[in-house]
Amino acid sequence: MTTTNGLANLRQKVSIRDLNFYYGDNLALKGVSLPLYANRVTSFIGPSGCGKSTLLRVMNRMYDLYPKQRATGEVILDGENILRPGVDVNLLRARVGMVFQKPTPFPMSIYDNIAFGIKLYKKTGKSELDDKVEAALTSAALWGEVKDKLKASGLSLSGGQQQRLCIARTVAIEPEVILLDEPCSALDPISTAKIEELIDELKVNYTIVIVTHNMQQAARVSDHTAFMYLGELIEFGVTTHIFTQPDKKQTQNYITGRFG
Ligand SMILES: Nc1ncnc2c1ncn2[C@@H]1O[C@H](COP(=O)(O)OP(=O)(O)OP(=O)(O)O)[C@@H](O)[C@H]1O
Repeated sequence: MTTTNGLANLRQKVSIRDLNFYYGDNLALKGVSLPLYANRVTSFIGPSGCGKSTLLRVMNRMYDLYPKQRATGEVILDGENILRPGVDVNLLRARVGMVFQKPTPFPMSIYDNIAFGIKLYKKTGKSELDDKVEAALTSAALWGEVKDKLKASGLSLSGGQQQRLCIARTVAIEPEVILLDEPCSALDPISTAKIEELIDELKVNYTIVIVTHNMQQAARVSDHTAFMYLGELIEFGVTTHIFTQPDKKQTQNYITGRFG
């Protein structure tokens, strides 16, 4: 793996070290090491099946739900290895929030979609809850569109609005890291543009990781890019560098559409 310069002064929020991941006997991540920098957006790119989603899911221990899946190596979040036994995974998932490819609002009101998670983690009075719901919807650029129909079902919103609702739900819990797994793949170009703008605003407060198949999107929204191939991290660096003068031939081939 090669790393480009220009990264020396940034703070590492997460440090992934020599990570291997197994689905049963199938080794899906092979000795992956990379940093995720605080208040920056990092994109994971690479052909289908290269391990992007797997890497994302390791960071909030989603795989814990499946007995045959396991990880070795270290994922250090602010100095603590979150892979070690004994880590409180509920607390971890509050610190490392995730938004999925398909919008997944809960079958409840717009208000409750946001309030649900807040109440789960903290006893909150009604007016404080109202404020937090408004703040989360505002930061997901959705407040203006839903403020007069907070009691309507989250499922009554358009796909793009539903995805922003899911982002608001994640933000409401005040995580430190936000993982976005192809968040725009089900959205039209206007909704996609809104989500991309949102990502840019959110990075002021959060460390963000996005998995995307869309090269233009990776180039537009991310500060750093990790290119993966067959479970290995081939190259990591500043996005402009990766997209204009990558060090590895495989990266070059992928970003120019020669394979994948
Ligand atoms: N539940 C599973 N059980 C067994 N193998 C799996 C499972 N999920 C993923 N894999 C395998 O792990 C490897 C990495 O898959 P992963 O979904 O992380 O790739 P990806 O880069 O996110 O792909 P895509 O872009 O298609 O979403 C693939 O070889 C895949 O077949």
